[in-house]
Amino acid sequence: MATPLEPFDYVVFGATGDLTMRKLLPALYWRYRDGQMPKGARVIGTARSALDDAAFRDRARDALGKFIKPADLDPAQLAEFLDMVFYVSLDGAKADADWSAMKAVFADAPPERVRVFYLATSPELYGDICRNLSDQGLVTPAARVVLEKPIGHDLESARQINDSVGQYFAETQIFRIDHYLGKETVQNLIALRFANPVFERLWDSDAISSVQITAAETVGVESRAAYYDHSGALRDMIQNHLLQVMCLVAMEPPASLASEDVHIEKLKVLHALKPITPGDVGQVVVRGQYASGEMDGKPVPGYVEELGHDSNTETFVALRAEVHSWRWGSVPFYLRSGKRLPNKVSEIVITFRRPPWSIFPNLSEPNKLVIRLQPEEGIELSIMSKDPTPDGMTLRPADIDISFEKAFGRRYPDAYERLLMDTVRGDSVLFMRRAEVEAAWTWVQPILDAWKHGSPKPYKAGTWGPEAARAMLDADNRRWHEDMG
Ligand SMILES: NC(=O)C1=CN([C@@H]2O[C@H](COP(=O)(O)OP(=O)(O)OC[C@H]3O[C@@H](n4cnc5c(N)ncnc54)[C@H](OP(=O)(O)O)[C@@H]3O)[C@@H](O)[C@H]2O)C=CC1
Ligand SMILES: O=C1O[C@H](COP(=O)(O)O)[C@@H](O)[C@H](O)[C@H]1O
Repeated sequence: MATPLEPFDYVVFGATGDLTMRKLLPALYWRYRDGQMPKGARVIGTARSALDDAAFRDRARDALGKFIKPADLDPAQLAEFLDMVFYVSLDGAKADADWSAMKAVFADAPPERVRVFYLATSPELYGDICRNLSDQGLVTPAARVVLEKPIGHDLESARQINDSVGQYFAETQIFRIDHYLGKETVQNLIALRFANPVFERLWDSDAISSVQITAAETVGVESRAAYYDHSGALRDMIQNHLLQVMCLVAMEPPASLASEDVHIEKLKVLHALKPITPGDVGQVVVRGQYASGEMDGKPVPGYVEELGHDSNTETFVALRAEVHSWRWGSVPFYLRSGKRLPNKVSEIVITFRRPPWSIFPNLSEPNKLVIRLQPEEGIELSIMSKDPTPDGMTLRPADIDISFEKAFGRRYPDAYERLLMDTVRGDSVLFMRRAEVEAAWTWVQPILDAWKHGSPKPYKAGTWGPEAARAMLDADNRRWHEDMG
Protein backbone atom coordinates (compact mmCIF):
# COMPACT_ATOMS: atom_id res chain seq x y z
CA MET A 1 0.00 0.00 0.00
CA ALA A 2 1.27 3.49 -0.88
CA THR A 3 1.77 6.13 1.84
CA PRO A 4 -1.61 7.85 2.39
CA LEU A 5 -1.74 11.61 1.92
CA GLU A 6 -3.61 14.17 3.97
CA PRO A 7 -7.08 14.97 2.54
CA PHE A 8 -6.80 17.33 -0.45
CA ASP A 9 -8.93 18.93 -3.18
CA TYR A 10 -8.11 18.19 -6.80
CA VAL A 11 -9.82 20.57 -9.23
CA VAL A 12 -9.58 19.55 -12.89
CA PHE A 13 -10.33 22.21 -15.51
CA GLY A 14 -11.20 20.43 -18.78
CA ALA A 15 -12.93 17.64 -16.88
CA THR A 16 -15.07 16.47 -19.78
CA GLY A 17 -12.07 16.14 -22.10
CA ASP A 18 -10.06 13.22 -23.41
CA LEU A 19 -7.13 13.57 -20.99
CA THR A 20 -9.32 13.63 -17.89
CA MET A 21 -11.34 10.63 -18.95
CA ARG A 22 -8.48 8.55 -20.31
CA LYS A 23 -5.71 9.34 -17.85
CA LEU A 24 -6.55 11.58 -14.89
CA LEU A 25 -9.65 9.85 -13.51
CA PRO A 26 -8.14 6.35 -13.89
CA ALA A 27 -4.96 7.57 -12.17
CA LEU A 28 -6.93 9.04 -9.27
CA TYR A 29 -9.03 5.88 -9.01
CA TRP A 30 -5.86 3.76 -8.73
CA ARG A 31 -4.44 6.02 -6.04
CA TYR A 32 -7.72 5.69 -4.17
CA ARG A 33 -7.65 1.90 -4.61
CA ASP A 34 -4.10 1.73 -3.29
CA GLY A 35 -5.10 3.65 -0.18
CA GLN A 36 -3.21 6.83 -1.07
CA MET A 37 -6.22 9.07 -1.59
CA PRO A 38 -7.75 9.33 1.85
CA LYS A 39 -11.40 9.63 2.84
CA GLY A 40 -12.37 13.30 2.74
CA ALA A 41 -10.29 14.02 -0.37
CA ARG A 42 -12.31 15.50 -3.25
CA VAL A 43 -11.99 15.54 -7.03
CA ILE A 44 -13.83 18.50 -8.54
CA GLY A 45 -14.24 18.35 -12.29
CA THR A 46 -15.04 21.58 -14.08
CA ALA A 47 -15.78 22.52 -17.70
CA ARG A 48 -18.37 24.58 -19.57
CA SER A 49 -20.71 21.63 -20.27
CA ALA A 50 -23.87 21.84 -18.22
CA LEU A 51 -23.66 18.73 -16.03
CA ASP A 52 -24.46 18.03 -12.41
CA ASP A 53 -22.56 15.73 -10.03
CA ALA A 54 -24.64 12.71 -11.02
CA ALA A 55 -24.18 13.21 -14.75
CA PHE A 56 -20.44 13.73 -14.36
CA ARG A 57 -20.16 10.63 -12.16
CA ASP A 58 -21.91 8.66 -14.92
CA ARG A 59 -19.28 9.85 -17.41
CA ALA A 60 -16.52 9.06 -14.96
CA ARG A 61 -17.95 5.57 -14.37
CA ASP A 62 -18.06 4.93 -18.13
CA ALA A 63 -14.48 6.14 -18.53
CA LEU A 64 -13.20 3.97 -15.70
CA GLY A 65 -15.07 1.01 -17.18
CA LYS A 66 -13.30 1.64 -20.46
CA PHE A 67 -9.77 2.36 -19.25
CA ILE A 68 -9.43 0.04 -16.27
CA LYS A 69 -9.56 -3.75 -16.52
CA PRO A 70 -12.81 -5.19 -15.07
CA ALA A 71 -10.80 -7.32 -12.62
CA ASP A 72 -9.37 -4.12 -11.11
CA LEU A 73 -12.74 -2.36 -10.77
CA ASP A 74 -14.32 -3.50 -7.55
CA PRO A 75 -17.95 -2.20 -7.54
CA ALA A 76 -17.87 -1.15 -3.87
CA GLN A 77 -14.56 0.69 -4.28
CA LEU A 78 -15.79 2.30 -7.49
CA ALA A 79 -18.90 3.59 -5.72
CA GLU A 80 -16.79 4.97 -2.83
CA PHE A 81 -14.44 6.67 -5.27
CA LEU A 82 -17.29 8.23 -7.26
CA ASP A 83 -18.75 9.63 -4.04
CA MET A 84 -15.58 11.73 -3.80
CA VAL A 85 -16.09 13.16 -7.31
CA PHE A 86 -18.01 16.43 -7.90
CA TYR A 87 -18.67 18.72 -10.83
CA VAL A 88 -18.93 22.48 -11.29
CA SER A 89 -20.12 23.87 -14.59
CA LEU A 90 -18.04 26.96 -15.35
CA ASP A 91 -16.26 28.78 -18.14
CA GLY A 92 -13.04 29.07 -16.19
CA ALA A 93 -11.49 31.45 -18.72
CA LYS A 94 -14.22 34.07 -18.32
CA ALA A 95 -13.80 36.70 -15.62
CA ASP A 96 -17.53 37.50 -15.63
CA ALA A 97 -18.65 33.85 -15.34
CA ASP A 98 -20.57 32.85 -12.22
CA TRP A 99 -17.83 31.53 -9.91
CA SER A 100 -20.13 31.15 -6.89
CA ALA A 101 -20.40 27.33 -7.11
CA MET A 102 -16.62 26.97 -7.32
CA LYS A 103 -16.09 29.36 -4.42
CA ALA A 104 -18.69 27.46 -2.38
CA VAL A 105 -16.60 24.29 -2.77
CA PHE A 106 -13.83 25.94 -0.76
CA ALA A 107 -15.96 27.95 1.67
CA ASP A 108 -15.20 25.68 4.62
CA ALA A 109 -11.82 24.32 3.54
CA PRO A 110 -9.08 25.00 6.11
CA PRO A 111 -6.30 27.19 4.68
CA GLU A 112 -3.59 24.55 5.08
CA ARG A 113 -5.54 21.97 3.04
CA VAL A 114 -3.80 21.39 -0.30
CA ARG A 115 -5.81 22.41 -3.37
CA VAL A 116 -4.51 21.53 -6.80
CA PHE A 117 -5.83 23.24 -9.93
CA TYR A 118 -5.05 20.96 -12.87
CA LEU A 119 -5.42 22.74 -16.21
CA ALA A 120 -6.34 20.02 -18.72
CA THR A 121 -7.47 22.59 -21.27
CA SER A 122 -5.93 24.25 -24.25
CA PRO A 123 -2.83 26.24 -23.13
CA GLU A 124 -4.25 29.56 -24.42
CA LEU A 125 -6.64 29.43 -21.46
CA TYR A 126 -4.00 28.97 -18.75
CA GLY A 127 -3.37 32.67 -18.13
CA ASP A 128 -7.06 33.58 -17.97
CA ILE A 129 -7.96 30.68 -15.68
CA CYS A 130 -5.13 31.56 -13.29
CA ARG A 131 -6.11 35.24 -13.23
CA ASN A 132 -9.71 34.30 -12.45
CA LEU A 133 -8.67 31.86 -9.71
CA SER A 134 -6.66 34.66 -8.16
CA ASP A 135 -9.40 37.29 -8.55
CA GLN A 136 -11.86 34.93 -6.89
CA GLY A 137 -9.52 34.54 -3.90
CA LEU A 138 -8.93 30.85 -4.52
CA VAL A 139 -5.12 30.96 -4.74
CA THR A 140 -3.98 30.26 -1.18
CA PRO A 141 -0.40 29.47 -0.10
CA ALA A 142 -1.41 25.78 -0.15
CA ALA A 143 -2.64 26.00 -3.76
CA ARG A 144 -0.80 24.52 -6.74
CA VAL A 145 -1.42 24.77 -10.43
CA VAL A 146 -0.59 22.01 -12.92
CA LEU A 147 0.00 22.99 -16.54
CA GLU A 148 -0.32 20.35 -19.23
CA LYS A 149 2.09 20.28 -22.12
CA PRO A 150 2.71 21.66 -24.63
CA ILE A 151 3.21 24.98 -22.83
CA GLY A 152 2.53 27.29 -25.75
CA HIS A 153 2.93 26.90 -29.45
CA ASP A 154 6.39 28.41 -29.77
CA LEU A 155 8.94 30.29 -27.68
CA GLU A 156 7.02 33.57 -27.72
CA SER A 157 3.68 32.06 -26.62
CA ALA A 158 5.42 29.89 -23.97
CA ARG A 159 6.95 33.04 -22.47
CA GLN A 160 3.58 34.77 -22.46
CA ILE A 161 1.90 31.82 -20.71
CA ASN A 162 4.69 31.55 -18.15
CA ASP A 163 4.51 35.31 -17.51
CA SER A 164 0.76 35.31 -17.01
CA VAL A 165 0.63 32.22 -14.80
CA GLY A 166 3.60 33.59 -12.86
CA GLN A 167 1.61 36.71 -11.94
CA TYR A 168 -0.73 34.61 -9.77
CA PHE A 169 1.31 31.58 -8.68
CA ALA A 170 4.90 31.46 -7.39
CA GLU A 171 7.26 29.24 -9.42
CA THR A 172 7.25 26.71 -6.53
CA GLN A 173 3.45 26.42 -6.89
CA ILE A 174 3.61 25.75 -10.65
CA PHE A 175 3.86 22.13 -11.83
CA ARG A 176 4.54 21.82 -15.57
CA ILE A 177 3.71 18.22 -16.24
CA ASP A 178 5.46 15.98 -18.74
CA HIS A 179 4.03 12.52 -18.24
CA TYR A 180 7.15 10.84 -19.67
CA LEU A 181 8.97 11.90 -16.50
CA GLY A 182 6.41 9.95 -14.47
CA LYS A 183 7.04 6.70 -16.29
CA GLU A 184 8.68 4.25 -13.92
CA THR A 185 11.35 3.35 -16.44
CA VAL A 186 12.25 6.98 -17.08
CA GLN A 187 12.71 7.46 -13.34
CA ASN A 188 14.67 4.23 -13.29
CA LEU A 189 17.12 5.82 -15.69
CA ILE A 190 18.32 7.93 -12.77
CA ALA A 191 18.75 4.76 -10.69
CA LEU A 192 20.42 2.88 -13.53
CA ARG A 193 22.97 5.62 -14.10
CA PHE A 194 23.71 6.87 -10.63
CA ALA A 195 23.32 3.72 -8.50
CA ASN A 196 25.30 1.44 -10.82
CA PRO A 197 28.90 2.47 -11.44
CA VAL A 198 29.09 -0.36 -13.98
CA PHE A 199 27.09 1.87 -16.34
CA GLU A 200 28.03 5.37 -15.22
CA ARG A 201 31.77 4.71 -15.64
CA LEU A 202 31.05 4.02 -19.31
CA TRP A 203 28.61 6.87 -19.78
CA ASP A 204 30.55 9.26 -22.01
CA SER A 205 31.93 9.83 -25.47
CA ASP A 206 34.97 7.61 -24.78
CA ALA A 207 32.71 4.57 -24.50
CA ILE A 208 29.48 5.53 -26.26
CA SER A 209 29.29 6.14 -29.99
CA SER A 210 25.62 7.16 -30.32
CA VAL A 211 22.29 7.39 -28.52
CA GLN A 212 18.85 6.84 -30.03
CA ILE A 213 15.62 7.86 -28.30
CA THR A 214 12.45 6.69 -30.00
CA ALA A 215 8.78 7.11 -29.10
CA ALA A 216 6.84 5.28 -31.78
CA GLU A 217 3.07 4.95 -31.86
CA THR A 218 0.80 2.80 -33.99
CA VAL A 219 -2.22 5.09 -33.56
CA GLY A 220 -3.11 7.89 -35.94
CA VAL A 221 -4.50 11.21 -34.74
CA GLU A 222 -8.05 9.88 -34.34
CA SER A 223 -10.33 12.12 -32.22
CA ARG A 224 -7.53 14.61 -31.44
CA ALA A 225 -7.15 15.89 -35.00
CA ALA A 226 -8.31 19.42 -34.13
CA TYR A 227 -5.55 19.76 -31.51
CA TYR A 228 -2.92 17.77 -33.37
CA ASP A 229 -3.18 19.59 -36.66
CA HIS A 230 -2.12 22.80 -34.87
CA SER A 231 0.65 21.00 -33.08
CA GLY A 232 2.43 18.21 -34.96
CA ALA A 233 5.02 15.74 -33.71
CA LEU A 234 7.75 18.32 -32.99
CA ARG A 235 5.59 20.31 -30.55
CA ASP A 236 3.60 17.31 -29.29
CA MET A 237 6.45 14.92 -28.49
CA ILE A 238 9.97 16.17 -29.26
CA GLN A 239 9.92 19.63 -27.61
CA ASN A 240 8.86 18.08 -24.33
CA HIS A 241 8.91 14.30 -23.81
CA LEU A 242 11.92 13.35 -25.90
CA LEU A 243 14.06 16.32 -24.90
CA GLN A 244 13.26 15.63 -21.24
CA VAL A 245 14.27 11.99 -21.60
CA MET A 246 17.42 13.13 -23.38
CA CYS A 247 18.23 15.41 -20.44
CA LEU A 248 18.11 12.44 -18.06
CA VAL A 249 20.37 10.40 -20.35
CA ALA A 250 22.88 13.21 -20.83
CA MET A 251 22.93 15.13 -17.54
CA GLU A 252 25.77 15.14 -15.04
CA PRO A 253 25.15 13.49 -11.65
CA PRO A 254 23.02 15.95 -9.65
CA ALA A 255 24.27 16.98 -6.19
CA SER A 256 21.19 15.26 -4.73
CA LEU A 257 17.73 14.12 -5.76
CA ALA A 258 16.30 17.46 -4.63
CA SER A 259 14.21 19.14 -7.27
CA GLU A 260 16.54 22.13 -7.66
CA ASP A 261 19.64 19.98 -8.13
CA VAL A 262 18.04 17.83 -10.82
CA HIS A 263 16.56 20.83 -12.65
CA ILE A 264 19.94 22.56 -12.75
CA GLU A 265 21.56 19.55 -14.42
CA LYS A 266 18.75 19.10 -16.96
CA LEU A 267 18.89 22.77 -17.85
CA LYS A 268 22.64 22.55 -18.47
CA VAL A 269 21.99 19.84 -21.05
CA LEU A 270 19.41 21.97 -22.86
CA HIS A 271 21.81 24.91 -22.85
CA ALA A 272 24.60 22.69 -24.22
CA LEU A 273 22.57 21.52 -27.22
CA LYS A 274 24.31 22.48 -30.43
CA PRO A 275 22.00 25.08 -31.99
CA ILE A 276 20.30 24.01 -35.19
CA THR A 277 20.58 26.79 -37.76
CA PRO A 278 17.95 27.27 -40.47
CA GLY A 279 20.58 26.03 -42.94
CA ASP A 280 21.07 22.78 -40.93
CA VAL A 281 17.43 21.81 -40.79
CA GLY A 282 17.40 20.00 -44.15
CA GLN A 283 20.39 17.86 -43.08
CA VAL A 284 19.64 17.04 -39.46
CA VAL A 285 15.85 17.02 -39.23
CA VAL A 286 13.38 14.86 -41.15
CA ARG A 287 9.68 15.65 -41.06
CA GLY A 288 7.15 13.18 -42.33
CA GLN A 289 3.41 12.74 -42.64
CA TYR A 290 1.72 9.36 -42.89
CA ALA A 291 -0.07 8.43 -46.09
CA SER A 292 -2.51 5.54 -46.34
CA GLY A 293 -1.05 2.13 -45.64
CA GLU A 294 -1.61 -0.96 -43.55
CA MET A 295 -1.59 -1.61 -39.83
CA ASP A 296 -1.86 -5.22 -38.66
CA GLY A 297 -2.78 -6.25 -42.19
CA LYS A 298 -5.72 -3.82 -42.35
CA PRO A 299 -5.84 -0.77 -44.63
CA VAL A 300 -5.76 2.60 -42.84
CA PRO A 301 -6.29 6.08 -44.30
CA GLY A 302 -3.60 8.72 -44.55
CA TYR A 303 -3.42 11.77 -42.26
CA VAL A 304 -5.06 14.22 -44.68
CA GLU A 305 -7.83 11.74 -45.43
CA GLU A 306 -8.52 11.42 -41.68
CA LEU A 307 -8.45 15.19 -41.39
CA GLY A 308 -10.60 15.87 -44.44
CA HIS A 309 -8.41 18.70 -45.74
CA ASP A 310 -4.83 19.37 -46.84
CA SER A 311 -2.26 19.90 -44.13
CA ASN A 312 1.46 20.44 -43.73
CA THR A 313 1.46 19.15 -40.16
CA GLU A 314 4.13 16.54 -39.47
CA THR A 315 3.21 13.22 -37.86
CA PHE A 316 6.85 12.07 -37.78
CA VAL A 317 10.12 13.71 -36.80
CA ALA A 318 13.63 12.28 -36.72
CA LEU A 319 16.53 14.52 -35.82
CA ARG A 320 20.18 14.50 -34.93
CA ALA A 321 21.20 16.47 -31.85
CA GLU A 322 24.54 17.00 -30.15
CA VAL A 323 25.20 17.94 -26.52
CA HIS A 324 28.33 20.03 -26.62
CA SER A 325 29.89 19.19 -23.29
CA TRP A 326 33.09 17.50 -22.10
CA ARG A 327 31.14 14.31 -21.43
CA TRP A 328 29.51 14.07 -24.83
CA GLY A 329 31.75 15.82 -27.33
CA SER A 330 30.12 15.21 -30.69
CA VAL A 331 28.25 11.98 -29.86
CA PRO A 332 25.04 12.09 -31.91
CA PHE A 333 21.70 11.82 -30.12
CA TYR A 334 19.07 10.69 -32.62
CA LEU A 335 15.53 11.55 -31.52
CA ARG A 336 12.53 10.13 -33.32
CA SER A 337 8.79 10.09 -32.82
CA GLY A 338 5.86 9.37 -35.06
CA LYS A 339 2.34 8.10 -35.45
CA ARG A 340 1.25 5.11 -37.55
CA LEU A 341 4.63 3.42 -37.15
CA PRO A 342 4.83 -0.39 -37.08
CA ASN A 343 5.09 -0.80 -33.26
CA LYS A 344 4.14 1.04 -30.10
CA VAL A 345 7.54 1.32 -28.48
CA SER A 346 9.44 3.92 -26.46
CA GLU A 347 13.09 3.13 -25.92
CA ILE A 348 16.58 4.47 -25.46
CA VAL A 349 19.34 2.68 -27.34
CA ILE A 350 22.91 3.31 -26.23
CA THR A 351 25.44 2.00 -28.74
CA PHE A 352 28.95 1.53 -27.38
CA ARG A 353 32.19 1.87 -29.29
CA ARG A 354 33.87 -1.17 -30.74
CA PRO A 355 37.09 -2.42 -29.14
CA PRO A 356 40.11 -0.41 -30.31
CA TRP A 357 41.58 -3.57 -31.79
CA SER A 358 39.86 -6.88 -32.48
CA ILE A 359 41.48 -10.30 -32.23
CA PHE A 360 38.28 -11.81 -33.67
CA PRO A 361 37.79 -11.91 -37.41
CA ASN A 362 34.00 -11.63 -37.21
CA LEU A 363 33.40 -9.09 -34.44
CA SER A 364 30.47 -7.47 -36.16
CA GLU A 365 28.13 -5.84 -33.64
CA PRO A 366 29.03 -3.25 -31.00
CA ASN A 367 27.65 -3.66 -27.45
CA LYS A 368 24.25 -2.12 -27.10
CA LEU A 369 22.14 -1.18 -24.09
CA VAL A 370 18.43 -0.91 -24.76
CA ILE A 371 16.33 0.75 -22.07
CA ARG A 372 12.71 -0.13 -22.84
CA LEU A 373 10.41 2.58 -21.49
CA GLN A 374 7.28 0.82 -22.79
CA PRO A 375 5.90 -1.73 -23.33
CA GLU A 376 7.61 -4.59 -21.44
CA GLU A 377 9.65 -2.16 -19.37
CA GLY A 378 13.17 -3.36 -18.78
CA ILE A 379 16.73 -3.32 -20.01
CA GLU A 380 18.53 -5.44 -22.51
CA LEU A 381 22.31 -5.52 -22.83
CA SER A 382 23.56 -6.98 -26.05
CA ILE A 383 27.06 -8.44 -25.74
CA MET A 384 29.21 -10.54 -28.06
CA SER A 385 29.50 -14.19 -26.99
CA LYS A 386 31.10 -17.30 -28.35
CA ASP A 387 28.76 -19.41 -30.38
CA PRO A 388 28.77 -22.78 -28.60
CA THR A 389 30.03 -24.86 -31.52
CA PRO A 390 33.15 -27.00 -31.66
CA ASP A 391 34.15 -25.15 -34.86
CA GLY A 392 36.59 -22.58 -33.60
CA MET A 393 35.77 -19.11 -32.34
CA THR A 394 32.61 -17.75 -33.89
CA LEU A 395 31.01 -14.80 -32.12
CA ARG A 396 27.35 -13.85 -31.98
CA PRO A 397 25.39 -11.16 -30.13
CA ALA A 398 23.58 -12.51 -27.04
CA ASP A 399 21.24 -10.55 -24.77
CA ILE A 400 21.09 -10.06 -21.02
CA ASP A 401 17.42 -9.23 -20.74
CA ILE A 402 15.74 -7.95 -17.57
CA SER A 403 12.01 -7.37 -17.45
CA PHE A 404 11.22 -5.02 -14.55
CA GLU A 405 7.69 -6.31 -14.21
CA LYS A 406 8.94 -9.87 -13.82
CA ALA A 407 11.81 -8.79 -11.57
CA PHE A 408 9.53 -6.89 -9.19
CA GLY A 409 6.38 -8.92 -9.75
CA ARG A 410 3.95 -6.04 -9.49
CA ARG A 411 1.79 -3.75 -11.64
CA TYR A 412 3.54 -0.79 -13.20
CA PRO A 413 1.60 2.34 -12.20
CA ASP A 414 0.69 4.74 -14.97
CA ALA A 415 2.87 7.86 -15.08
CA TYR A 416 -0.04 10.12 -14.11
CA GLU A 417 -0.56 8.23 -10.84
CA ARG A 418 2.86 9.20 -9.57
CA LEU A 419 2.75 12.74 -10.94
CA LEU A 420 -0.70 13.62 -9.61
CA MET A 421 0.31 12.53 -6.12
CA ASP A 422 3.57 14.50 -6.44
CA THR A 423 1.55 17.65 -7.08
CA VAL A 424 -0.31 17.03 -3.81
CA ARG A 425 2.95 16.31 -1.98
CA GLY A 426 4.46 19.44 -3.51
CA ASP A 427 7.40 17.50 -4.97
CA SER A 428 8.41 19.05 -8.29
CA VAL A 429 11.46 16.96 -9.17
CA LEU A 430 9.62 15.14 -11.98
CA PHE A 431 8.19 18.34 -13.48
CA MET A 432 9.60 20.94 -15.84
CA ARG A 433 10.79 24.33 -14.66
CA ARG A 434 10.03 27.45 -16.68
CA ALA A 435 13.67 27.76 -17.76
CA GLU A 436 13.67 24.19 -19.14
CA VAL A 437 10.50 24.70 -21.14
CA GLU A 438 11.81 27.93 -22.64
CA ALA A 439 15.27 26.46 -23.35
CA ALA A 440 13.59 23.57 -25.18
CA TRP A 441 11.47 25.97 -27.24
CA THR A 442 14.55 28.08 -27.99
CA TRP A 443 16.26 25.01 -29.42
CA VAL A 444 13.33 23.84 -31.59
CA GLN A 445 12.32 27.34 -32.75
CA PRO A 446 14.68 27.43 -35.80
CA ILE A 447 13.14 24.15 -36.95
CA LEU A 448 9.64 25.59 -36.64
CA ASP A 449 10.78 28.68 -38.54
CA ALA A 450 12.35 26.64 -41.34
CA TRP A 451 9.20 24.53 -41.64
CA LYS A 452 7.10 27.55 -42.54
CA HIS A 453 8.27 26.61 -46.05
CA GLY A 454 8.10 23.25 -47.76
CA SER A 455 6.11 20.18 -46.81
CA PRO A 456 6.60 16.98 -44.84
CA LYS A 457 7.76 13.87 -46.68
CA PRO A 458 5.06 11.21 -47.00
CA TYR A 459 5.52 7.74 -45.51
CA LYS A 460 3.26 4.75 -45.78
CA ALA A 461 1.32 4.06 -42.58
CA GLY A 462 2.83 0.98 -40.94
CA THR A 463 6.43 1.83 -41.92
CA TRP A 464 9.24 3.49 -39.95
CA GLY A 465 8.81 6.94 -41.49
CA PRO A 466 10.18 8.53 -44.65
CA GLU A 467 13.22 7.04 -46.34
CA ALA A 468 15.08 10.26 -45.47
CA ALA A 469 15.16 9.17 -41.80
CA ARG A 470 17.14 6.10 -42.77
CA ALA A 471 19.32 8.12 -45.13
CA MET A 472 20.18 10.55 -42.30
CA LEU A 473 21.70 7.68 -40.30
CA ASP A 474 23.27 6.09 -43.40
CA ALA A 475 25.16 9.34 -43.90
CA ASP A 476 26.66 8.82 -40.41
CA ASN A 477 27.31 5.13 -41.15
CA ARG A 478 24.71 4.12 -38.56
CA ARG A 479 21.35 2.34 -38.47
CA TRP A 480 18.12 2.76 -36.54
CA HIS A 481 17.58 0.13 -33.89
CA GLU A 482 15.10 -1.94 -35.89
CA ASP A 483 17.68 -2.21 -38.68
CA MET A 484 20.52 -3.26 -36.38
CA GLY A 485 21.53 -6.88 -36.04
N1 LIG B 1 -5.42 13.91 -24.48
C1 LIG B 1 -4.17 13.55 -24.23
O1 LIG B 1 -3.76 12.38 -24.36
C2 LIG B 1 -3.17 14.57 -23.82
C3 LIG B 1 -3.53 15.90 -23.67
N2 LIG B 1 -2.61 16.81 -23.24
C4 LIG B 1 -2.97 18.21 -23.06
O2 LIG B 1 -4.07 18.31 -22.15
C5 LIG B 1 -4.90 19.38 -22.49
C6 LIG B 1 -6.32 18.85 -22.71
O3 LIG B 1 -6.29 17.91 -23.74
P1 LIG B 1 -7.57 17.03 -24.13
O4 LIG B 1 -8.23 16.50 -22.92
O5 LIG B 1 -7.09 16.09 -25.16
O6 LIG B 1 -8.52 18.11 -24.82
P2 LIG B 1 -10.09 18.01 -25.10
O7 LIG B 1 -10.33 18.91 -26.26
O8 LIG B 1 -10.56 16.61 -25.16
O9 LIG B 1 -10.74 18.66 -23.79
C7 LIG B 1 -10.69 20.04 -23.52
C8 LIG B 1 -11.49 20.29 -22.27
O10 LIG B 1 -11.44 21.67 -21.96
C9 LIG B 1 -12.77 22.09 -21.62
N3 LIG B 1 -12.85 23.52 -21.84
C10 LIG B 1 -12.74 24.18 -23.01
N4 LIG B 1 -12.84 25.49 -22.80
C11 LIG B 1 -13.01 25.66 -21.46
C12 LIG B 1 -13.17 26.78 -20.61
N5 LIG B 1 -13.19 28.01 -21.12
N6 LIG B 1 -13.32 26.59 -19.26
C13 LIG B 1 -13.30 25.33 -18.73
N7 LIG B 1 -13.13 24.21 -19.50
C14 LIG B 1 -13.01 24.40 -20.84
C15 LIG B 1 -13.66 21.24 -22.51
O11 LIG B 1 -14.96 21.06 -22.01
P3 LIG B 1 -16.20 22.04 -22.33
O12 LIG B 1 -16.29 22.15 -23.82
O13 LIG B 1 -17.34 21.35 -21.68
O14 LIG B 1 -15.86 23.33 -21.69
C16 LIG B 1 -12.94 19.91 -22.34
O15 LIG B 1 -13.32 19.34 -21.10
C17 LIG B 1 -4.29 20.02 -23.74
O16 LIG B 1 -3.42 21.04 -23.32
C18 LIG B 1 -3.46 18.89 -24.33
O17 LIG B 1 -2.39 19.35 -25.09
C19 LIG B 1 -1.33 16.44 -22.93
C20 LIG B 1 -0.92 15.13 -23.05
C21 LIG B 1 -1.79 14.09 -23.54
O1 LIG C 1 1.66 13.64 -24.78
C1 LIG C 1 1.34 12.83 -25.63
O2 LIG C 1 1.70 11.55 -25.47
C2 LIG C 1 1.02 10.51 -26.15
C3 LIG C 1 1.94 9.29 -26.08
O3 LIG C 1 2.11 8.94 -24.74
P1 LIG C 1 2.51 7.44 -24.35
O4 LIG C 1 2.66 7.51 -22.87
O5 LIG C 1 1.39 6.58 -24.80
O6 LIG C 1 3.78 7.15 -25.07
C4 LIG C 1 0.73 10.87 -27.58
O7 LIG C 1 -0.13 9.89 -28.14
C5 LIG C 1 0.03 12.21 -27.64
O8 LIG C 1 -0.13 12.60 -29.01
C6 LIG C 1 0.82 13.27 -26.92
O9 LIG C 1 0.04 14.45 -26.80
